[in-house]
Amino acid sequence: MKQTFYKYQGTGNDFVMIDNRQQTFDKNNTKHVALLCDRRFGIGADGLILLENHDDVDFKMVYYNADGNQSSMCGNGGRCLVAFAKQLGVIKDKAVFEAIDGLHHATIEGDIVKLQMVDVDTVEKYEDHVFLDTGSPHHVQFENQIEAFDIKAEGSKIRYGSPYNEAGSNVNFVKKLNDQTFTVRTYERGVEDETLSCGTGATAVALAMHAINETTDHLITLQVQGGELQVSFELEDGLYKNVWLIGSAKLVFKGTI
Ligand SMILES: N[C@H](CCC[C@H](N)C(=O)O)C(=O)O
Repeated sequence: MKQTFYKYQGTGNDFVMIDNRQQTFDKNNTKHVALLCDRRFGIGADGLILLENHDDVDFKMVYYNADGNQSSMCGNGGRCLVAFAKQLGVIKDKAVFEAIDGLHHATIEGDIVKLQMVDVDTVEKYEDHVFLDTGSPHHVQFENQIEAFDIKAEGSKIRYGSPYNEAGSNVNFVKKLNDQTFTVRTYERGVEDETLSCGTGATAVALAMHAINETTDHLITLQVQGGELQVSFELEDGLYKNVWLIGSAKLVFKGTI
């Protein structure tokens, strides 16, 4: 049976998007999802996202990494899904949807999507890195030679090494440009390579920089390989709340196979 596929990208993090409100997609076929994400034998993407109906809110998000497995929250994917929902006429300029980490509020104006992320009450600070979960697990460490750094080789060592092991973590390398701006390059679990942007990663870096006093600002700009993201947040009694991931999300392609 023919299926219509869309591709969206959010600051270079790209996704195959499917309108699955009729529940026609085989959600348990890992090999098929991985093939659709394959950049040679398939459409090619960092992940695949289903838009599904929900009884109480605008829609439901189901996220798969490029390896074909369902995974934790995808911030850029959530932003792209809001743009996709608007294009389908499911929403106008704001949305509430359910994802694996709970309900998310979002607004869209032109190409810019603002996505509320989960609250974060725990930031683990270590000698050479920070670890926190912004809907997905993130290891954050400084790397001043970030431009020449071998993200895939060094990122995979950390992702598969102790304490993350097989379950793994995403790995973010950071360089401070000024008190409001940081460069980030991310090795993504489940893609098992560097992606041009990682939304939950950018969010993790912004909160981590504040938590270790590298910034006192509450609106941080993250320069990523695929563009620029902003993260805004409040801190109250040790809880990072009202966390918003802001950036562009664009339609790349619509096709049927
Ligand atoms: N690869 C991540 C999920 C996608 C995160 C990323 N694409 C984002 O924008 O947050 C993981 O398995 O934890």
